Amino acid sequence: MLRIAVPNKGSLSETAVEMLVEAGYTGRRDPRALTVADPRNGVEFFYLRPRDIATYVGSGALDVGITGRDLLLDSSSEAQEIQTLDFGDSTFRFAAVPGTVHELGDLEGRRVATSYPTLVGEFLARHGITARLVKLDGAVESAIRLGVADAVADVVSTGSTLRAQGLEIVGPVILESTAVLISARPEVDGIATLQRRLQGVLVARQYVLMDYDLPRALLAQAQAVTPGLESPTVSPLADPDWVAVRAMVPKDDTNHVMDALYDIGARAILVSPIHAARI
Ligand SMILES: Nc1ncnc2c1ncn2[C@@H]1O[C@H](COP(=O)(O)OP(=O)(O)OP(=O)(O)O)[C@@H](O)[C@H]1O
Ligand SMILES: O=P(O)(O)OC[C@H]1O[C@H](OP(=O)(O)OP(=O)(O)O)[C@H](O)[C@@H]1O
Ligand SMILES: [Mg+2]
Repeated sequence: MLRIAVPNKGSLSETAVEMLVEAGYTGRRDPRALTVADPRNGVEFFYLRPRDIATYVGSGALDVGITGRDLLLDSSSEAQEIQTLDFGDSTFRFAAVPGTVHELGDLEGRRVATSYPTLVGEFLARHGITARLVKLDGAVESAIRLGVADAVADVVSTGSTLRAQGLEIVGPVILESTAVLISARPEVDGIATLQRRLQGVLVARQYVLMDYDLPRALLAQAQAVTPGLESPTVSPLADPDWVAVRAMVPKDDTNHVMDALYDIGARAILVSPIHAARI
């Protein structure tokens, strides 16, 4: 049985579970369940606090897990990132009251509040800055107003939490984070299948199938617009001068590609979603 760690709450939880369900695994019916067995797929899920996942996976107690890159790096765990999962994107930044901290060097000797002391401590040490880290569990943006810190270091997504507290970002990017699959033993049986299934979900989300009819003579031009993954499928039509073409196209490019194909001479351009994929 492959043992998989999944965030039980927080920003990554809902999308992580959605992806696993799309990948054919059993989700959590009871939102308070801590474990879910999925014998048909030969796996067992452990719903854990996102911050604890790297610890369990790094120790080998669990084979593989979904967590944030920032949490992995803050944990000093033995686990490695084995796949990015294309959700939960954020940046990790310093912030302060405008006019009080202008650059990284201004943090020398100051108090920096964070829930990620290892990540921030290592970053400051790499840059030769000695600051006093104030470890808080969350809501760190309040720490300056409440007088326990001169600056904060935290996850920034839209920036609205910082703005609401009258803070501004200062200094360089500490880390670009995203949701990742982690393991200390990526060769364990079943992890490759899990990765292929999750990759399939990402492809199904990121691509559409495009079909169109085209005068055969224009094939080279159209193929340059829709190269597909390997190459497009080209099928004969009853009219020998025309062909039918099918290719996967990045979802975000759909309308630009349709316009370009139409201009080249393609007609009956149809777009369909991909429900599942194994690339
Ligand atoms: N607003 C956000 N947008 C995107 N990702 C985020 C956001 N807040 C946190 N994350 C990411 O989610 C992961 C877990 O953090 P999260 O804040 O969800 O956990 P937590 O703080 O333990 O839980 P909670 O905030 O519910 O107590 C981290 O990798 C973090 O980068
Ligand atoms: O840039 P924004 O879109 O405003 O998002 C960033 C905020 O989201 C997270 O907080 P969370 O809701 O996890 O609360 P927490 O601080 O208690 O962990 C993070 O710690 C920031 O405070
Ligand atoms: Mg949080």
